[in-house]
Amino acid sequence: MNDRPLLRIAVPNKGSLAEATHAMLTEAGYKQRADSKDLVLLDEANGVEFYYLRPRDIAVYVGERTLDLGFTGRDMLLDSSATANEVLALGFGGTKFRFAAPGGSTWTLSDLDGKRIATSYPGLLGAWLAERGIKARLIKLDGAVESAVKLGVADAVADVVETGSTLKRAGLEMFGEPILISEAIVIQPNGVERHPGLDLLMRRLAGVMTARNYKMVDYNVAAANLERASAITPGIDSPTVSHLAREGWLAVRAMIPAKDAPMIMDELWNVGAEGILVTDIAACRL
Ligand SMILES: Nc1ncnc2c1ncn2[C@@H]1O[C@H](COP(=O)(O)OP(=O)(O)OP(=O)(O)O)[C@@H](O)[C@H]1O
Ligand SMILES: O=P(O)(O)OC[C@H]1O[C@H](OP(=O)(O)OP(=O)(O)O)[C@H](O)[C@@H]1O
Ligand SMILES: [Mg+2]
Repeated sequence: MNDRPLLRIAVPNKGSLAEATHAMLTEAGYKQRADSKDLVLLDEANGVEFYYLRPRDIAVYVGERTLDLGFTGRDMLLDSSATANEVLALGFGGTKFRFAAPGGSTWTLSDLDGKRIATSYPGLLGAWLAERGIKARLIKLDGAVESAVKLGVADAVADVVETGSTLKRAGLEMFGEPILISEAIVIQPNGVERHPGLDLLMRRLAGVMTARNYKMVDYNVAAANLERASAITPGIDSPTVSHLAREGWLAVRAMIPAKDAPMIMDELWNVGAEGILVTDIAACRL
């Protein structure tokens, strides 16, 4: 423990972001609650206090400066009128906020004028429509917005879409460009001095994201083929190259994007690399 003031962080207590936020903070070395009924958890070693709150309320607490930071969705921040801003995108909880209308109705955005649109995000949707001069009546619902058309309270919906299966099941079809592309983010209040604990948290979270998105590749290659092989695995700065006992051969190590690993292994093989090993990165700080 150090003598910095406690960093007070809001995290989702339930919903789509709760589990992934818990996992990310645990990977970053923070203590997390063991009982899903706990409302507050003190991580004394790291000088952090976590408050478990509804994801929709998190921007409000942070905007009011009651808490220093919050984990929430970009869509939820923009829907609130909170005076808070995004400081880091977290790479999970990815969704699109989209319009949908009954299947086969071939709506375009210009059809929205004068219609009833059901949504749980009236702040976000209202601002988007106002910017475009579209006048529609917003029907505010708490959830299960997809049923609103069938039940006759709205002509179209604007809702969170992940796989699209909920819309499809309700007989709705998306139309128009996405209103917003959202993901989980970290927010802080507008116009405050940076909390001294923020940089460490940011570094740790960035480390978790890098460890998740990259793998380590090791291989052996003849010195004559090094240039071609290292062009395939340039690493973050440059690959580490060391000498093997075997005359004229080198060992190479580099970080590679996890999603490209199979393709990179094929390409290395094609330029004569041998003993190609790909391993997970447990933790990292760049
Ligand atoms: N499959 C998903 N469905 C809904 N939201 C998702 C999904 N995946 C990620 N999210 C994101 O999670 C955040 C919180 O949404 P969530 O549905 O958990 O809150 P909520 O609707 O207020 O809570 P609940 O659904 O528990 O009533 C939003 O930013 C949303 O974009
Ligand atoms: O595109 P999909 O993969 O089908 O996911 C999107 C659905 O998930 C969310 O609902 P949630 O379970 O949070 O219920 P809610 O509508 O009551 O918030 C969201 O509001 C959509 O209904
Ligand atoms: Mg929901």
